[in-house]
Amino acid sequence: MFSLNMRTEIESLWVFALASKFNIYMQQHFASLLVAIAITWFTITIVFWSTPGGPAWGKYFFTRRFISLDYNRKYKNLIPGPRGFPLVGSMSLRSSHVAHQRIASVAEMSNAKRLMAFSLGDTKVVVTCHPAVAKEILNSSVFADRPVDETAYGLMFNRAMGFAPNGTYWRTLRRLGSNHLFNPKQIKQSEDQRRVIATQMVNAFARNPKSACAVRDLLKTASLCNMMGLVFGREYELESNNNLESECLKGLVEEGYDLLGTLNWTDHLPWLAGLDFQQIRFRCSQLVPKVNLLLSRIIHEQRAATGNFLDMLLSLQGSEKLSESDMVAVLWEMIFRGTDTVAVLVEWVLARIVMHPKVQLTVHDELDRVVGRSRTVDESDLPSLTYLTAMIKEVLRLHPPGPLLSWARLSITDTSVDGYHVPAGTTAMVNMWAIARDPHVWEDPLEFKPERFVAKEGEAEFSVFGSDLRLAPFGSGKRVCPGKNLGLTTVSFWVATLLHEFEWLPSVEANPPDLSEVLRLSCEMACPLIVNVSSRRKIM
Ligand code: HEM
Repeated sequence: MFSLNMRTEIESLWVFALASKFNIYMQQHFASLLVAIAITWFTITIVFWSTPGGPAWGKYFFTRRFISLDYNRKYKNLIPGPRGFPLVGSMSLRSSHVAHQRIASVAEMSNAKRLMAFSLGDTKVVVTCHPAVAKEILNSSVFADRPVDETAYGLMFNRAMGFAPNGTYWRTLRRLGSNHLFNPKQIKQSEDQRRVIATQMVNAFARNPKSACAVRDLLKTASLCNMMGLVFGREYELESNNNLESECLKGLVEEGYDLLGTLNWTDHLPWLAGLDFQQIRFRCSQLVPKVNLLLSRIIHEQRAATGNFLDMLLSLQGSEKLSESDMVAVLWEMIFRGTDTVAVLVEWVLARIVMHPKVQLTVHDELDRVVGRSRTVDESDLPSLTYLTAMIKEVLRLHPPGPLLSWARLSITDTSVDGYHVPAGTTAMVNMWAIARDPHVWEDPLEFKPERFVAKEGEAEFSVFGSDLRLAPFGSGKRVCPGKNLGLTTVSFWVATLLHEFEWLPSVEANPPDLSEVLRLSCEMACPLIVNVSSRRKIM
């Protein structure tokens, strides 16, 4: 009995000794294993990063090369571009407040103006600063989708026209838009509304002659009221203090605008997905119920009215009928897209007008000749205002509201661009700002010369609607801006009215106009414009 106990004890001591040896062994080797994993991970990270275009491109090419030898034979050339930093790539390039400027200068430095690759974390991006390559991208059906990031999903935009994938739903929305909101007949019908808002703007400016006047807020409110009228048939007084609905909507649009204009790091670095360190997810979750509440209320109140875009959506039947949440998404996007672009562009036009008195004088002369001072401008005058139209095109050239064409494109399948292989799932951008300032494309590109757009005898007018990629501020191809005619008509009519009524002068109390830019969703003046106005006519 005793010896048996003794044996068991000795055996258990052996087992214990062995286990603890194994434990020590494991501890030492676990540490080595960790070191080995870390070295391998580090080496792979550096190898991926060492590829032109940075880590996302490296990951793609190295895995492809191992998988397919045929691939090696077919695609020897890699797209040039900055490597950025290991893992994150060139996030700082895109998150910059002047991303379009930084991308243009890096493309120049990398000798990659035709096509440049870069990485946003795990996302492969290509960007072009060349009109021919821009045409190839924008007009290719391979790039007819858009990358939908978390914010766009969060704000319901995946069910609206701008982010919907190229397919039946997107085509239905485009058709509804062009039949009921953007066609020339519809645009003509809304002329009165634009005139009423223009008159309200003129009255607002006329109330403060000779004192410093900030234009941005008024322009944004005017543009919002215009879209609310087009979409819902709602009428608002521009300066009314009890206009709670439009004030509320303006706040929601501003917040959505800020959210969509911010680069969300978690979209490109999946290992950060659990975190929300920029508070973007949180802010979207706060914003969406407010948008739903406001727009659903408007939709329900609307059931009685007739004749606007919402009425048309409500009257759809059968396969075209939209759910209420889809309707909210579509309406919300229209208001969202149509508001800031127009206001931003008018502010740039006024800034240029203040800075170039000779151009202002020429526009005034033309207005006096075509319209005269005894009546107000009419939209039917616009085709005769050739210099004013040229001046607006020149502003679009130097200050396109979407310098990177606002929303990028996404390749649906593997394709080739400018002879380079571009894989499916690549985000493609066009740097319209860089093209429009390229000395190889435009003579004296930094000079403000509206004359360049005045067609000479027998020459066709330059179209900015996407047929000539030297200047296509509304994009081009299948996804071209559907609101381009509406947007340009609104801007031209409002600018013509504001210039017909006033002389625009630098403010005596504030600094002269500063052309610094800040890229949010659109590219705005970094320092809001402050002016003095002086009436040219008796006020309407
Ligand atoms: C000055 C005014 C405007 C400018 C500069 C502008 C610019 C743009 C640009 C650059 C795009 C991307 C095009 C592409 O990918 O090729 C776009 C798309 C879009 N714009 Fe505009 N826009 C303006 C006014 C408007 C207005 C007034 C509306 C509507 C009321 C609107 C609605 C849209 C929509 C829905 C899309 C997405 C189209 C799609 O993906 O199918 N835009 N816009």
